[in-house]
Amino acid sequence: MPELVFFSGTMDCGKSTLALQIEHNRSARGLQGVIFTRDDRAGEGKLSSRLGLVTDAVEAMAGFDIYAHLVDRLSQGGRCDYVIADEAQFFAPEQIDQLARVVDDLEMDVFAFGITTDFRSKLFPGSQRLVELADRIEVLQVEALCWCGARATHNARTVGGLMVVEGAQVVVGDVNAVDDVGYEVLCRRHHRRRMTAASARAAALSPDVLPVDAGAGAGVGVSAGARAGAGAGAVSVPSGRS
Ligand SMILES: Nc1ncnc2c1ncn2[C@@H]1O[C@H](COP(=O)(O)OP(=O)(O)O)[C@@H](O)[C@H]1O
Ligand SMILES: Cc1cn([C@H]2C[C@H](O)[C@@H](COP(=O)(O)O)O2)c(=O)[nH]c1=O
Repeated sequence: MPELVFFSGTMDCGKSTLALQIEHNRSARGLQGVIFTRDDRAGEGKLSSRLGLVTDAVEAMAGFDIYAHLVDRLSQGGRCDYVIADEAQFFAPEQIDQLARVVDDLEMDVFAFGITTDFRSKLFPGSQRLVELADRIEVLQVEALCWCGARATHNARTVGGLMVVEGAQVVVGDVNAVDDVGYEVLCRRHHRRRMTAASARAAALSPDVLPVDAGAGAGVGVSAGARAGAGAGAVSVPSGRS
């Protein structure tokens, strides 16, 4: 039975890489897919991975009908055995409904990839519709990590290096960005406390903070000291938030 599968995870956890691998493995066996994307960092009509691979894709811009596009293609003698949809969080809910119709009426597997929640921990409309409609939701196996070493489950946005919780839902960007707007993946605890790697480092260096042990004071990486800091108070937590 064909399926609508939603591969979800934080930014930078390997979703686009997996999309490219699925495409590679299927086309190596003579199957032909159509790749859709929207607002990839590499530009219009591209699916790109941080591992350096990039391929052409069909840009599913606002108002673009994915189902009609595929029916047109098939009726003109074209072929399509499966569909890949990357950056699916940016797709309109109607486009996700179209993907479900592709599975049910055209009997093709659809593999959708996207982040579930935005920088405020709110669902993207496209991801919400995927959660509602997908036959399966797969969480990516390669864990992105928070600065404290815990699994990163949330996406933070920074503006000028500071974490923000207000602003437009969609701002195309990258982790480790040199631009004004950047992103960082965090565990829930540190997302709630608005504590990025930089702010944790600053707090650890503050004279107000008593280090747990000699090695923990400046460590904000994945060291045991930093882990202790995440729970035991070697880094200060702004009052009013816990
Ligand atoms: N230089 C590198 N060496 C090895 N792996 C890398 C390197 N750069 C990025 N990666 C891997 O690529 C992942 C990001 O892949 P990508 O498909 O672009 O993520 P996503 O689409 O989920 O944002 C990282 O989590 C990491 O596992
Ligand atoms: C959290 C968040 C992210 N975005 C943007 C930033 C990137 O362009 C993409 C995610 O791409 P990735 O391949 O998964 O890294 O989404 C956004 O617009 N709004 C947000 O809140």
